[in-house]
Amino acid sequence: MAERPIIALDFPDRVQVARFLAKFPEDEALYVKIGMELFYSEGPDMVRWLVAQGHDVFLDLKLYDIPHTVECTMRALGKLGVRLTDVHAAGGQEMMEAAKYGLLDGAQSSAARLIAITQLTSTSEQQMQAEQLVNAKLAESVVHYAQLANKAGLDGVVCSALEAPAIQQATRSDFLCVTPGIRLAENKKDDQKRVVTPARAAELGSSQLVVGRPITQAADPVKAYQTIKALWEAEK
Ligand SMILES: O=c1ccn([C@@H]2O[C@H](COP(=O)(O)O)[C@@H](O)[C@H]2O)c(=O)[nH]1
Repeated sequence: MAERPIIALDFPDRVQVARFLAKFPEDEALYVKIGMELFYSEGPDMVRWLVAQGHDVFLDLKLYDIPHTVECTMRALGKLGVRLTDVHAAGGQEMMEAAKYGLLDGAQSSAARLIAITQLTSTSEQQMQAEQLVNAKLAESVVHYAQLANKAGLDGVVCSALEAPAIQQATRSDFLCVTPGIRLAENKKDDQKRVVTPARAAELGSSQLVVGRPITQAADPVKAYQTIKALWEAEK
């Protein structure tokens, strides 16, 4: 069965999150993402609150630090009951291994999943080459990071759906490709550079969608969520 799209709760505070969630049927268990904006303003209680309501939580803090610091932080995050969390693959194999160890130790279960950011979906090939001084194709850099994350024992990566086929070839069949940069029309330009529609993401082999503004800023967020979910499931 296709996993539900993950809704990015990119709101400044809990009041606005509650107002948004109140639009959905009370018994609908959602898969939601807490990013830096919400976590830094509301703290770990925000995670506990959403988990207590029966929602699955992707805690997207994109950790990137020395291995010891990341391990200890992941141990703390694991205790919150998150289903999914992430680090930057650029932190390296040793850091990713430490993150995985800390997460599983803190969670006291193997259900929590850890994935790595490859190249942000807001990064274009031209930007990557000029600003990161990476002398490679963007897809090569993404696949390289995915292979490193796989070697470190992570469960998958965050990437654009455009890179999902190459990642699946280069890793293993159950390696997750979690894909933001989802838009209902691919020519809609904003800060996201590597963008696909929900149906195209399914065709390309994404494991799961992450969708923020197309849902949170829609006139009817529940309808937008259901439309995206239906388009995704139809092709999955
Ligand atoms: O490469 C990445 C990693 C994370 N994100 C996060 O996903 C959502 C996307 O929101 P939209 O409003 O649908 O653009 C957002 O929370 C990002 O922090 C990403 O976009 N790309």
